[in-house]
Amino acid sequence: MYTQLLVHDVAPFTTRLASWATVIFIGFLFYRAFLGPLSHLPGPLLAKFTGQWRSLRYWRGRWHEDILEVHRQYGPIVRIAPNEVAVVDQKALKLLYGHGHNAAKTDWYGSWDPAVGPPAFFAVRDRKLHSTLRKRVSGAYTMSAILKYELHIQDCLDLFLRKLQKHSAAGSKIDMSNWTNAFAFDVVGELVYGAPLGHLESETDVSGLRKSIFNIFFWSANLGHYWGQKSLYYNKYSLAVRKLLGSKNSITAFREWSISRVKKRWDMRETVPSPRNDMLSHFLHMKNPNGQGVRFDEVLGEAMNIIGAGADTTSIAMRACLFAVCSRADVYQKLQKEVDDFYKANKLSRPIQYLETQKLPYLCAVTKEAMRLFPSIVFQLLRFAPEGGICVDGKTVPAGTPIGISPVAQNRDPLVWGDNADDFLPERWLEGEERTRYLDSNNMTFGGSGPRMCVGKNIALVEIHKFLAQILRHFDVEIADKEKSWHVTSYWFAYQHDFNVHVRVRAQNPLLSKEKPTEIAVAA
Ligand code: HEM
Repeated sequence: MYTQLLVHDVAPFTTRLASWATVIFIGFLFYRAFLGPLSHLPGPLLAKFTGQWRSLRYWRGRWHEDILEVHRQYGPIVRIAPNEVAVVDQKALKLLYGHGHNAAKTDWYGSWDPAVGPPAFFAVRDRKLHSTLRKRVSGAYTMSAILKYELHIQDCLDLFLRKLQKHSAAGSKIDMSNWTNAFAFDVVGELVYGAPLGHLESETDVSGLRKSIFNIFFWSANLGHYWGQKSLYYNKYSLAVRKLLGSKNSITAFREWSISRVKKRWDMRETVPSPRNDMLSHFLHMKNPNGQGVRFDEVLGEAMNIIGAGADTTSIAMRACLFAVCSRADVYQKLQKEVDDFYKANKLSRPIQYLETQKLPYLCAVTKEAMRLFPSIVFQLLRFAPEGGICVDGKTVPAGTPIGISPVAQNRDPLVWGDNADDFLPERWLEGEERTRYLDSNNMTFGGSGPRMCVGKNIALVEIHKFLAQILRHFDVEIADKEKSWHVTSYWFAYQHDFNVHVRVRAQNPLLSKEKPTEIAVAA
């Protein structure tokens, strides 16, 4: 009798509670979608209710197309989640990513915090801490520093070109996705671990490093908007299960591998003068603001940052350049002639150096234009709207709202680039200094021009210019299948897979002098 009474009383109560909760929840959704502070912004209906509209597209890996379509359909300001806005706008670009401004990165970047060890400055949200961390490494990234490492980059490029020659002799298709990636990983290995990683020499993905990093990016990019973020796949339970299965988590594998590389140089840093001039030697001797030297895990962190941030990005850009050039016979011929003429006029029997490539205006225009169309990073670079909010297309986004610009969308804004924004036109960069300055200031490839812009831009530029000039100098390259030249998946980076080409050694250019570039004085 007593139990009956209890069930009788409790059941309606729980039902009432559930009904109220449902009503409140629906009311909340309705308010957020149609009455809240972002309700005046255009965007897909589902995105007003749930972030899954955007997240499901992230998982699908076609954001490089999705974000362009979203802006085409809804205009320069779009609500892509209940509390997130994507924009394309010159003024917003300066406010969010420009000099003199420093809008804070949002919590989405928490997904990139290292699972163990000190913070990585790419992901740090606190602006003061970011500035401290960035200052202590910035000396390693200046152009004058990079030019001192140029000979190591050339070593890798020589090997890359020799490998191409070997495979071209077999007449088979060459997958440039694989080869440019191997080259870029070997370069960062040279710069931060003191030796190439062996991807080119062995013609393999050594220790599965590239696959591990791809997996890390897949998970971190997708989970950034979920509660728990990286801990959803990197936690003690998943690690235990993996251990049982005898497999390693990608992050663990990458970290252990990095420790084994950095340790040797760390152990001898006090006793032996640095065996070579590279980025690792800078990191080993950098100081914290209190003047004290850094710990081992801080050096390790900087090295790991570069492998994560600097290899895939640069190989994507190299493929973008080669693809764009090979897609247009007229551009190809003009560029190859410019390179050949330079070699001839300067009687070069050694590889062209970076500063020399800067004397080739067409080469510089081609690389900028290819990276504009196919920037390596295509997700929004998310920031909190600064004080006073941001106004785009007459619509205001309140301060504190997560808002971002996708480099690929900004780089194709017709208001800046004209009606032919989607076309590959290197000539647009050669219309005069003022116009070029204007285009540069609206180019988002490297993340704007402010305190969070790409710190590794100089390294990337050196690699990309040398790569393109030298490959065209020594080879004729042709896309193997023009109908299906590559396919792209985007998980923060827009990574091109299966970029197959045919390569023939050019008869008039016997391959590759053994002569290395010497250290070069930096031109003013
Ligand atoms: C073509 C090649 C590259 C492209 C297109 C590129 C693009 C970018 C972009 C767009 C950002 C801003 C990200 C954001 O705001 O969230 C960024 C930041 C960064 N990049 Fe690059 N990057 C390239 C190469 C490199 C290289 C070679 C390195 C290192 C060797 C590097 C290291 C970094 C780091 C550490 C940051 C964070 C900077 C900070 O927060 O202060 N990148 N990069």
